Amino acid sequence: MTDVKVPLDVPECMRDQYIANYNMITAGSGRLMLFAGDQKIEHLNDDFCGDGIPADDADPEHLFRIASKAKIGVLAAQLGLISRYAMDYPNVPYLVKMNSKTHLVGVSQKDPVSPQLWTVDQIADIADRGVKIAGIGYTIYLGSEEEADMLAEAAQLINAAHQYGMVTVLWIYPRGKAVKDEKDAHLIAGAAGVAACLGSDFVKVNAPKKEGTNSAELLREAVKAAGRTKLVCAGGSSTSEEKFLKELYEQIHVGGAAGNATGRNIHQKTLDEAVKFCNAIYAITVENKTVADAVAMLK
Ligand SMILES: O=P(O)(O)OC[C@H]1O[C@](O)(COP(=O)(O)O)[C@@H](O)[C@@H]1O
Repeated sequence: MTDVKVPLDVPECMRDQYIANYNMITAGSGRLMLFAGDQKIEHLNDDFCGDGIPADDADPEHLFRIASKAKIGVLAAQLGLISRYAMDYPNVPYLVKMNSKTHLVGVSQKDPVSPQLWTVDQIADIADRGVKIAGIGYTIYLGSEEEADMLAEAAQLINAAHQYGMVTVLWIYPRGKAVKDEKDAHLIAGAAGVAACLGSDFVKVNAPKKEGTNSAELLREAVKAAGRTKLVCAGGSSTSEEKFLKELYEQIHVGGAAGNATGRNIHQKTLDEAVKFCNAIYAITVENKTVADAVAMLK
């Protein structure tokens, strides 16, 4: 068990709850394997139905079936979806995605903004009905003209979630007309520092990229900038399983990341394959296994 450093905005009476939630989603390892199930809004149906995507993925219940059968840290989804399915999947740990937007309005048309959809009190009401809600998540588009509103909402939501002993994850993407290169390592490190200042427990960023440079090494600046906020990387579009697992291993062991937040590489598979792949991701992230161990699990 790693020691959980409880932030001071968690009230004394909620410290145990916070530690229990933190340990539930990291299995005491301090590392997070987050299954991103928020894309029914973020990507509409484009990533759930089409060429190369198995029929299983067309039904939102696919996300819950995977999460209940596989080893995961937490399933992130919007409250409406969780309210519709969690009664049948009570053992899954959930993280409520508090804002979401579709991709219909492109960055060239308008800078992105994604306002809060629910309050933390509403999340706590559902948690009171026995749903294992361990935390909340929120996306900030850093550099957007609407950045100020998203920073303010995120700050208040983190504070409110900590009042209930819930854990927080900020998705931070530099995006908008002012942003020249979303994957710039220095900018992503800046985003990680913003998450630290807002007091989030975890920050999820896109892995930095630069032609001819090792992406995992580029990540180190961001991990440093995040300080006590743990950094996890997004999965990206579907790719070969071995390549994905190798990159994940390097993000953790070279870059210093504390896990991953993966969507398409998991749900764009049949149920059986998705479960096996989740278990392989979990093995590297939480169980300290090698790439070879994880690949062997896919057989
Ligand atoms: O592993 P994936 O499929 O990249 O998903 C990770 C996350 O990225 C998102 O797809 C958003 O990223 P984009 O805005 O770059 O599409 C989220 O919806 C999701 O939580």
